[in-house]
Amino acid sequence: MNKQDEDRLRQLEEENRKLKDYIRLLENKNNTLDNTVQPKESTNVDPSKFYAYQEVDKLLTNQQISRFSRHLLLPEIGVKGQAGICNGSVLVVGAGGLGAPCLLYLAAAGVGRIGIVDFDRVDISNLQRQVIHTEDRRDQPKVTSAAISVKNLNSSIQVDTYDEPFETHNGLDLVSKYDIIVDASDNVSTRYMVNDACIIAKKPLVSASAVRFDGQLTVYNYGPDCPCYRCLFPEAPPAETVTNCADGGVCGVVPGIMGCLQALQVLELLMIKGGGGDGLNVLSRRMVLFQARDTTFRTVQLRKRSPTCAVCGDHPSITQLSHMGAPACAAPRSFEAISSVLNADNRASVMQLKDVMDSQGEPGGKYLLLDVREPVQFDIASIPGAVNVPLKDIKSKPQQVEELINNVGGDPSNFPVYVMCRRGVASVSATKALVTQKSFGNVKNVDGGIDEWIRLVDQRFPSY
Ligand SMILES: Nc1ncnc2c1ncn2[C@@H]1O[C@H](COP(=O)(O)OP(=O)(O)OP(=O)(O)O)[C@@H](O)[C@H]1O
Ligand SMILES: [Zn+2]
Repeated sequence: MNKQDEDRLRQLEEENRKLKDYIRLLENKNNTLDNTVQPKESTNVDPSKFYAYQEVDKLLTNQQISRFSRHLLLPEIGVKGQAGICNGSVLVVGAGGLGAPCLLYLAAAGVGRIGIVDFDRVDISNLQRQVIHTEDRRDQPKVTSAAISVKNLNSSIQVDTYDEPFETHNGLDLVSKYDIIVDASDNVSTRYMVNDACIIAKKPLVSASAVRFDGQLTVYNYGPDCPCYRCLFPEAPPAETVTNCADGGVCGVVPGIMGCLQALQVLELLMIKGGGGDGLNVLSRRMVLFQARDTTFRTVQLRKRSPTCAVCGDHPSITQLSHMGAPACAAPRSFEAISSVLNADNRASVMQLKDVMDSQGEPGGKYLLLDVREPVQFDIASIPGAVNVPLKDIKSKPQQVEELINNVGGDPSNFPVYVMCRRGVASVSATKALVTQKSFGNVKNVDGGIDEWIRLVDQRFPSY
């Protein structure tokens, strides 16, 4: 260590010691909240030192000093950094897997005003990772549930709730009310809207995503040459290539980790804004990739802002918010609409399937029930007697189905084959693939799949 570093270290140690003395002094005042109260004579600290810290008092109240003392002890944060946090405001879009941990840490750290926007209700399947919600708040608005948890943790902060989607009509207004924006949503359309709103309103955006065992994190719109989401992805990806948690699954801890990292970036930004944050480097123009399978973090450098970007480029064409892809809260396409591409002969309702099962017994010898979900889903629960042949195998090896029929002595040209999946989407593709094969003469899609089966036939079948 060189002389300069040694001096700096000594200086920091001395500052820390003084600060500890001062915090102890305040704690000895029986947590009195009145800044005007003078220190007790009996403390072992020279009262003149107290007056030397009047400047500290201006930035933080005694209560804040006691509460955030473990932050104040860090030279990188210090009084100015913590004051930046306490005076800061943050909007979190989405109170789900990412938003839950992020909100809790922002509240714990004392962010002065937190806005939460989400249109969804708490579902039992959320509790595996959305740790801000609880069993007794099932079906409550997520924003209400999140606000209760945040307030329980830190009653002194202001929480604004917006039980509505972040949309083209309200996005800019929402963003303009806060210093920093967190994208904790889960869909492409919202990502573009939040990105564009942040560019237009000139706000830093802390963005993350998590699906399966993978997480990503970066900060947009902060620092020189920083690209925006649109610079990196000028075009929305095709809908069928995007996996969400409801279909692809997610290991609950992964959004937990990524949401915590989002909170960390927000705090760094607020500390710096407050004049603290010495030596902290915000994650702009870099992206962290987390891989939970082998617990690795990788940081990649991002390309520079694109001068031709439609929103942050030199000649932006986007000056207001619009949708890229389906709006987040739009009703998904109904299974009726999806299965209507099939001929009536190639369709059956779940009630028709039930009648067949009631009259002919379990699938097997007289008819086939093909379940085309992925094996991992088939293992969760399946209808007795159903055979699992995933959609991709039906497409690549349709003769597999022929073999199944031959094995029970049936003739594929008239043997009844019912095709089923989770929601009646993949099964339509599978039915189409089979009917185009001349060998199959009696194939029917079960409209609406297992979701409809649960709704109309068997509510004991587990929904997931
Ligand atoms: N445009 C939007 N405005 C407000 N909230 C949004 C918007 N888009 C998504 N969200 C919210 O972001 C959160 C994302 O959370 P998460 O990825 O954990 O998914 P989920 O929808 O809760 O669960 P699952 O995908 O398992 O059904 C959800 O609560 C969702 O309602
Ligand atoms: Zn851009």
